[in-house]
Amino acid sequence: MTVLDEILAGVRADLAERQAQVPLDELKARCARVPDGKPVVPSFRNSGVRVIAEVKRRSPSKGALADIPDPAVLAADYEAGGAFAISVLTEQRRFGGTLADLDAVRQAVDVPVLRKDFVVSSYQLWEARAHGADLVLLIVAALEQNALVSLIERAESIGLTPLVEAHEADEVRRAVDAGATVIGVNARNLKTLDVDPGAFPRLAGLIPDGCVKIAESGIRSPHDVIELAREGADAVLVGESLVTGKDPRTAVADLVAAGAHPALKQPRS
Ligand SMILES: O=C(O)c1ccccc1NCC(=O)[C@H](O)[C@H](O)COP(=O)(O)O
Repeated sequence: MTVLDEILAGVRADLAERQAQVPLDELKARCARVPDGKPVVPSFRNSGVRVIAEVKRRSPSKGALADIPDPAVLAADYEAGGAFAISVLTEQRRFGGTLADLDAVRQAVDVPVLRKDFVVSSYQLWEARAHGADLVLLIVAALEQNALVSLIERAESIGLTPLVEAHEADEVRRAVDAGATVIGVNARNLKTLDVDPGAFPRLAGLIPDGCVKIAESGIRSPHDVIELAREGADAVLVGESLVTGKDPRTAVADLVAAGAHPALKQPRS
């Protein structure tokens, strides 16, 4: 079993419990009562590299990172620092996140919110929308191709923007073939937890120019953002270095400032 397999086994068990507690029809009814998901793709294409700041308590690779007693406070700090979007890890067993975190963050910020989890069923897409998410993560390595295609379509049909994550060249090709328009390259191999800073530079060229390109994981400094911008990143997704630092608002602001230099990225059509 890889780390990803272990995570997915726990996710499926927890999902079965939630499905027994909250019928899909009830989730759909809740979705009808939340504001529509914010369209994010045009903003990603504007000049500058966007920063997606993550609420992350712990991780399989590093264990405990930060208590985060009130994710709303952290998310508001991120927003004040200029974050383009907030990523909320909702997986409980390995990351210490919950759907209540997503609710709290949604209430606290006006910027787009990403549900970061291990989606294996359309039920989780309805959950994401019902709890106010604008974007949802879909991990290529966790999904058969048919499931990936249908989850992308279902996400878009209910007003969620799918961020489709790849780590290897073949996964990028699968994401493109599946119709993804927002593609993340995760530097972290979810099967071994190794972080490869060369992943985005190596794979970005396989992502068509019409797609939004996001670099994920292992990003620590303004220098990293500048390097990734030069490699074509439209956005960076940052967790650990923000939650373990002293001042998340300033840390986000420093990354945003680095990504905002006009020489780095011009608007794309
Ligand atoms: O972070 C982990 O250890 C991890 C392990 C297995 C699956 C996923 C994992 N992380 C999810 C993420 O993709 C990151 O939280 C996100 O990209 C931010 O990364 P970082 O800035 O390195 O915290």
